[in-house]
Amino acid sequence: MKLQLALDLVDIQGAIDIVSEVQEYVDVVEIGTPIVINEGLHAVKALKEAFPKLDVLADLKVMDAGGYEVMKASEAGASIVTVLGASNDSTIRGAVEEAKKHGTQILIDMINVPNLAERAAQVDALGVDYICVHTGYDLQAEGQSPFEDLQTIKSVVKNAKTAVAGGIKLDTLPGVISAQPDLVIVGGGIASQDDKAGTAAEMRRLIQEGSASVQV
Ligand SMILES: O=C(CO)[C@H](O)[C@H](O)COP(=O)(O)O
Repeated sequence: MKLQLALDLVDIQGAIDIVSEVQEYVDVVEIGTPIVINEGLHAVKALKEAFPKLDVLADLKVMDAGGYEVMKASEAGASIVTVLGASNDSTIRGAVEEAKKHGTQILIDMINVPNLAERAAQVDALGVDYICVHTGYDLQAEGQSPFEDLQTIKSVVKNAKTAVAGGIKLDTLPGVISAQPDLVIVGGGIASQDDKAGTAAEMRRLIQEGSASVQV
C-alpha cells in the first residue's frame, strides 16, 4: 500500500516546500488540478526535477483527447496521469495506449460516476493501472466520504490496483487501511496540518503496519 500526497492549494514553490518536509514518508506526489490550472505542466516538471526519486502524479482529470493529454504530462515527467471514469471508453483506451509508450500509468478517477460497480468493471477491462474512488471537495462539504465506494470497487475490480481519495485524515486512515486499497491519497490531511512531517510519518507507520498485517 502506497501513500500519495495531494497538493492542491499551493503554487509551485509552496508545493516544493511541503514535499521537502514530508518526502521521506510519501511514495507519490500529486500535482492537483488547481495547480495544473494555475501553473500548467511546468508544475509537474518542477516537482520531478526537485524530487527525482518520487513519482509525480498529474491530476489532469482528462475527459477527452486522452492520448494527447497523457503524452504532454508524460513528457513533463509525470509517472501517473488521471483520466475520468466518466469519459468515453475511446478516451481511456487512447490514454492507456499512449501511457504504455512512455512507461506512464493511468489512474481512473471515478468521481461522480453514478453506476460505480458497473463502470469500475468496464474500466477495469480497459487495461488501466489504478481505479480510484474519490469524493470531491464539494461533496465532502456535504458530509460525504469515499469509504463505502472503496468497498464497492474492491469487490468488482480484478486487474487494476485500487485507490481512494477524498478527505482522508489521520483519524479516518485506519478504516481506509482495513479495506486494503493499493494507494491512499491524502491532501489536506497532511498539507493543511501544522505538523506535516509528524502527520505524514504517523500515516506512513499505520500504512506499513496495515500492509504487513495482510502479508503474514
Ligand atoms: O483531487 C482532489 C480534489 O479534486 C484532491 O487532491 C483529493 O480529494 C485529495 O485531497 P483531500 O484529501 O484534501 O480531499
